[in-house]
Amino acid sequence: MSALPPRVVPPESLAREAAEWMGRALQTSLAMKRRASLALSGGSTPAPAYRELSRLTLPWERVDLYFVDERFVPPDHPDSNYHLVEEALVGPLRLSPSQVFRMEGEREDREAAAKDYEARLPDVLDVVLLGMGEDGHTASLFPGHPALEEQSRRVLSVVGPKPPPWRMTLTMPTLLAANAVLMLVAGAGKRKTVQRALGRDSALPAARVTNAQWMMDTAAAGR
Ligand SMILES: O=C(O)[C@H](O)[C@@H](O)[C@H](O)[C@H](O)COP(=O)(O)O
Repeated sequence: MSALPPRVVPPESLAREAAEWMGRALQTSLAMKRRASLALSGGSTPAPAYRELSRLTLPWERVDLYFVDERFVPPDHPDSNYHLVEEALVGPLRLSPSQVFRMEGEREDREAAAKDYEARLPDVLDVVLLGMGEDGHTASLFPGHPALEEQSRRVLSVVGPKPPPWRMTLTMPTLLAANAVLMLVAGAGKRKTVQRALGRDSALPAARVTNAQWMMDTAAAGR
């Protein structure tokens, strides 16, 4: 767990609070350099936060979007994380394609696709948005999977238990090197896993992201 105390907010405020957190973190980076990088996750929790983010006034032309993970499906597929981010953020903000570095889930050679993405990633990501599954996975790093122990590669192609199984993911060293990481969790179904993660159960991939600020709704916090 992060040294920072978890933030617990009412369910109706979670998306806005998360967006504002990301907005502040981007502004902090942009105060020090010309461009900032923001890496985004998929799943059901982030979409409302991305919509809120798209309403924030920021120098968006100086922000580059990256991905935390992607499913090996075409970019217009409903399971594509790019598709989610396109609809909720890229489209509404009319970001230029030159600012959006998507993981190429349509590639047949998954290993080559992961290596190519690794080459495009900045040395250090400025802002990273993560989610946690009920099994404690984060990004596409699943409990007990060898990819979780990866120390040298920054991006891997993996086969996970969550459908669709073929995925590309940032690895733990990449997440741990990032400047600002938000772990966003919602819903009573995550309550038990949240408790284990707060207890630093290192079997849970999400608990290993020790640089993350946790933000959850009252249901996930069991309040
Ligand atoms: O593409 C993905 O599957 C994600 O990046 C994944 O790591 C997600 O963040 C968690 O599974 C939580 O997802 P939910 O918000 O849907 O519970």
